[in-house]
Amino acid sequence: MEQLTVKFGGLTALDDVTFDVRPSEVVALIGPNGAGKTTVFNAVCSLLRSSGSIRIDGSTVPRKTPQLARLGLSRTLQGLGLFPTMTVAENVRVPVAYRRNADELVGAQLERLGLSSIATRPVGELPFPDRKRVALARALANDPSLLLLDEPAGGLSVEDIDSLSDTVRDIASSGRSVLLVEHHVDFVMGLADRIVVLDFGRVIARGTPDEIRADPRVEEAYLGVAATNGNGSGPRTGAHA
Ligand SMILES: Nc1ncnc2c1ncn2[C@@H]1O[C@H](COP(=O)(O)OP(=O)(O)OP(=O)(O)O)[C@@H](O)[C@H]1O
Repeated sequence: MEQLTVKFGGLTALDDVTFDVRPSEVVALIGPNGAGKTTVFNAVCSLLRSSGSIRIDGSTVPRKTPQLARLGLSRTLQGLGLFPTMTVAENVRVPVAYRRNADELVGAQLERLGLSSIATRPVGELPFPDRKRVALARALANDPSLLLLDEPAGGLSVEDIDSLSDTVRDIASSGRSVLLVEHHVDFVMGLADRIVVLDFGRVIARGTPDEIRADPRVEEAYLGVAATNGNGSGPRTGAHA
């Protein structure tokens, strides 16, 4: 994306944000609460009016959300957004239900995420880590070239996070681009190829995990939280309010 700017009335939530995510790459977007991470996702998905340009595989993202899937964009939501009374397989099927090979596409993702044995269980009965895997399988069903993951590690145990890291790495290694928003700094540092740090709607740092770890601007933005804790959830809730 280039020079992405989003304004909410008098508030500039994103100010000239430019970065890219290449094929087979995992890029993490981090920053304190209110930095603009979710706004990037919403702008990429054309849920918000923005200026600047967003391209996927060289094609400019249109301002109509239904076209995004055709362009190869898929996303998970912080709140998962699953249908609790529908089964695992039915949820994963939603984005590809119109496809002739829907069964095959669903089966492949159930297998990839280790969900085949619970395919017929209603999602509402499942523990949270399983539901998160269902949400990821659903996002993968239409074979996106760009996958946006909104706090994928949130609420997971250390073991689940390790397994998630392997899964995301595997997803990227098949040529997809992965952009994730995440507060769990250890997860990000262990997984991302590159990190983009936002603060007050601007990119304040970008680089490899080692470069970001050593960057004093990042530590300052997090007021030391990111540098010392596994969970770098920023302290600036409501900073822009
Ligand atoms: N719909 C909206 N209307 C007005 N202001 C908004 C809206 N959505 C977000 N904002 C403001 O834009 C700024 C960026 O918010 P955003 O949710 O993108 O931050 P974030 O980095 O995702 O934060 P968090 O880590 O808490 O999820 C904040 O100041 C927020 O209050």
